[in-house]
Amino acid sequence: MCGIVGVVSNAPVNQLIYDALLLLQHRGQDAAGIVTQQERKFFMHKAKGMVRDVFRTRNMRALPGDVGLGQVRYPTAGNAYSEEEAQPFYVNAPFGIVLVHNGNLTNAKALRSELFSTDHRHTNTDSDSEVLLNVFAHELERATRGLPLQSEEVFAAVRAVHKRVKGSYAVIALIAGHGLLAFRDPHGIRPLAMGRSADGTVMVASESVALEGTGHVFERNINPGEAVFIDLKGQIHSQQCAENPKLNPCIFEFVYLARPDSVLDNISVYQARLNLGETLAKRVVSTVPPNEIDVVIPIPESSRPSATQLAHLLGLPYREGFVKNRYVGRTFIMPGQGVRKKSVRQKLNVIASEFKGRNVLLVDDSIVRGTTSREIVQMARDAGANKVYMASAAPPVRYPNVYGIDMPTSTELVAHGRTVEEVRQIIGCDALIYQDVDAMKAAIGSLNSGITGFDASCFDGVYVTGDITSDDIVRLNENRVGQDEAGDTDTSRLALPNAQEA
Ligand SMILES: O=P(O)(O)OC[C@H]1O[C@H](OP(=O)(O)OP(=O)(O)O)[C@H](O)[C@@H]1O
Ligand SMILES: NC(=O)CC[C@H](N)C(=O)O
Ligand SMILES: [Mg+2]
Repeated sequence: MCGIVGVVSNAPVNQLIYDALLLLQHRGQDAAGIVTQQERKFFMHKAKGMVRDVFRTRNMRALPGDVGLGQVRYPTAGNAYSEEEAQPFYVNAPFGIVLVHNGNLTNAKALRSELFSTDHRHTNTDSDSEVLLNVFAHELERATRGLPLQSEEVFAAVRAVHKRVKGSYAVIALIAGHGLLAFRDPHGIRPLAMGRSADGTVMVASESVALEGTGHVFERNINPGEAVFIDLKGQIHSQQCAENPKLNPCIFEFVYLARPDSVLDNISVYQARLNLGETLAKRVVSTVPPNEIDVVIPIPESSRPSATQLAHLLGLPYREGFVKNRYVGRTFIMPGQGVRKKSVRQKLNVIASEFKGRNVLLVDDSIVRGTTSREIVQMARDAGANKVYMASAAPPVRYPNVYGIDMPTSTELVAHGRTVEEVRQIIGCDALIYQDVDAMKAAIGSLNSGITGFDASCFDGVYVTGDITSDDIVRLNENRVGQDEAGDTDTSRLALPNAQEA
């Protein structure tokens, strides 16, 4: 996942986009970029790093104009180390377009060769987002055929994009001299919302927190498959551009990715995490009698709402046993297993008195590679804990994700092909309690009856786009640079229950 934002205003937008990106920083720590437009000219600055490091005062001054967009990147395709793959991406024809993308295309390789051989367009990086921009640009050219651009032609281009592009994509694009376009894939896998401020500024962003934190009132979500075009006067045009749209948002957004103060697709992320804590409490009771637990301790940061609710329901004390160094970023979205492992110790330190001689129940939102839990369990033991139980508010992560979360192979997932008991032994805890898949879906799904189903592929192996083969997963991982140093290329243990054998 990445964080994206776009703004149409009557006043300079550089600071506004910067502020919104800071509020979306948790979605991508690897690179950041902003484009603004003044009199049909684009001004861009992008680089690797966190928002506060990428933009110096001189860069901000060089971003004039009342319309623009920005992105924080967490790479899921191409090269994690490449400066060129930082977003936004730009093409000069037709009109001049810049684009930011959150998600992951599953047919980027085929599209890249199609773009070259049939559409005669050149892409210069391994980024799937550059492919997406070129497909859109080609289709916009086709729809306008040299005529002036109206919203109808923009929608025709998005309709064509939906037919050619597979995977997940929440997109914001700026068409020079015309306006800002936002659209979402036909399954609405990645979130996208729109809001407005008192002075008429319109903002589109990945999460509602970016709207609220910059003085905008949430108006609505962009629907799956829908395109919204905001012209330079702030007039909003919208159209459903997919043939069979369905709302299947990524459930991992609610488990871990999004900020708890965001509301995605009308579901409060905080409430979703409270509900997960509630259902997890029921699972804990059936494995470890509550009178054998002295204290519930969350693993900061994302597990806190679930852990508080769990402790409350079990009538157990909730204590902070780990203190987070706020200057270390999120470890899960860092590229490379070595750096992730080191970061857990740098990031979390124990308050030894909370552990000494006690039976502790540690609660995390999810166990993915097991990096965090292994370290944490050992730290709890070193601090003198008697028994160390571990509970995960999400079910075992067993399958690769192809829709924009960086878990591209099953071999790196600690629960892949292993029983809960085997995972418990690897993590080294005295009992391991996982959430149940159906209970997780019910706990979150009960908060919005309009959701027909979630993308929960990393938990259940069901890929909502219905077109993912085992070969696709191997291929998607082939060109990745800058991820885990070991293990990632071994795809021999791939097992996808609903993947078609290619
Ligand atoms: O099993 P693993 O591969 O270690 O991944 C799971 C851990 O990673 C995430 O924490 P992270 O530090 O990224 O962010 P947070 O501070 O929001 O919890 C998540 O909350 C788990 O703690
Ligand atoms: N996490 C994302 O949304 C990543 C977007 C895009 N696939 C990239 O790697 O840049
Ligand atoms: Mg965590």
